[in-house]
Amino acid sequence: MVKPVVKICGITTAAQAKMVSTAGADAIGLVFAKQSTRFVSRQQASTISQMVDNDTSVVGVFCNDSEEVVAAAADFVSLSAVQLHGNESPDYCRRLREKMHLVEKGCWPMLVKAVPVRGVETLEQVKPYLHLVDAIMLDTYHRGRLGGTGMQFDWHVAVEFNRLWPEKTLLIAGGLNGVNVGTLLARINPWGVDVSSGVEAYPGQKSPEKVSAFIKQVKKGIDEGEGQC
Ligand SMILES: O=C(O)c1ccccc1NCC(=O)[C@H](O)[C@H](O)COP(=O)(O)O
Repeated sequence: MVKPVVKICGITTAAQAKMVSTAGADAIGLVFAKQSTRFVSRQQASTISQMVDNDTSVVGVFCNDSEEVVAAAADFVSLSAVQLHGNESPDYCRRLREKMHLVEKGCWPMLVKAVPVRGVETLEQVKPYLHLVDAIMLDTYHRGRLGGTGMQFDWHVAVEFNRLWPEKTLLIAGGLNGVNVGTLLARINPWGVDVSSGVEAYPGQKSPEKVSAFIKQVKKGIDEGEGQC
């Protein structure tokens, strides 16, 4: 079985970045959405991004910013990947790809569209993005929040995604933790997993123990198996 890659999202300090990178995270996520409690400025993001190992991707998470703002942040911080977590359209994704320059680092997919899951009908919304982005992230729908909810969605939707588009790179987020991620991997085996709340000691503060337990659980048996990158 190919082992999924891991992104630890919502990193807000250089010390957290160093800790998760050392613990073996394949990617860190920096949230540029102003409404998030995990928001970081471009300046903070730039400082944080310098703390991670060379093989750790630095992913910028954006919600409904203009392509110019995303491209400028990507340059300023030297991002290696961008995750769109708002209502960005397929056309927006096409235009953004032409405008932005990312730094190759680690193996996290470069352009990711996050899609909030309401039910299997959500997969209809996914279709137009499939050929425009490098990966789809299925995350939990929440009426008042765009991400980082700590809540799980119905994984049956991910099973259906894999059945429809087995070749497409699938990332799963939403309420994952060191306990439920093993079940997810056994049932779905996505290309990658993403976690924020489930590895926090309290909101905004990552717990070294929880981060380490999560990564261990995902990478269990990786020496015997094959990694994604
Ligand atoms: O984390 C946030 O606060 C956030 C806010 C607005 C948009 C996206 C956000 N996070 C994006 C992520 O990639 C999270 O890791 C993902 O939603 C899963 O979060 P969680 O359910 O807390 O593990």
